Amino acid sequence: MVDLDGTLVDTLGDFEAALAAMLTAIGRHPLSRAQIERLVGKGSEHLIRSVLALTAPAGAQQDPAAQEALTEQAWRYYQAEYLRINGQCSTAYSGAEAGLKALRAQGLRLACLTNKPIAFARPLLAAKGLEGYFDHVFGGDSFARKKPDPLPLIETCRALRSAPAQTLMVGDSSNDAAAARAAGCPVVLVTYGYNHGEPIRAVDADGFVDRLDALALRAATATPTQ
Ligand SMILES: O=C(O)COP(=O)(O)O
Ligand SMILES: [Mg+2]
Repeated sequence: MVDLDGTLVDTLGDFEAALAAMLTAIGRHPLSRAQIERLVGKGSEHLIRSVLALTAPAGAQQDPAAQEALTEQAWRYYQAEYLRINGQCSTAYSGAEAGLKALRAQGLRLACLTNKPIAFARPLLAAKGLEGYFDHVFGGDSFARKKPDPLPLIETCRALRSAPAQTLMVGDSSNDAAAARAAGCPVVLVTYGYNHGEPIRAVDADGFVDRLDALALRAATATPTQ
């Protein structure tokens, strides 16, 4: 199971562009990439709510109904813009496609499991030429709950016909690692992604790789344990 944002594709540029368009449309200032990086990985609803809270005018008090209406409006602007620019300001990480290719060549079944809405995830994978490596693609709205809940991983294992203890999660954040631990899956983290502004090597994981093709190499040379 391979995460998408921060693991396969560096999508910060897409987030930055779509959020800037949305914020401008509602009369607020855009955020920097560094600010956005801390907020990515917990799905679009979390992102929009966090961005609205961060950019709220100082001292502004809004009643809950007005706040919900603004969130709804912001989501519509953001969704339209994200779908329009999806993939244009993002790049697959070096070693990502080679890693997927090598894992497939080893006969492994692969699923992409992201918190990104499925309507954003599929076109992005297609635009980067990565869709064909996956038996399944699941988004943050494919199941009732998102990572760090274990449910999406358990359901993905079921789709892959693979026991959780035999199914590796590859991600870039504590969100992925917590979901994997809770689901009983081993987890390897890439060191180059987004981890909510925290150092990645401090996260409880079974291993770390600097490139996805390094993971494939390790899988190929690993000796079975008793
Ligand atoms: O939060 C998102 O939109 C995507 O996050 P993920 O691909 O790292 O799960
Ligand atoms: Mg990620």
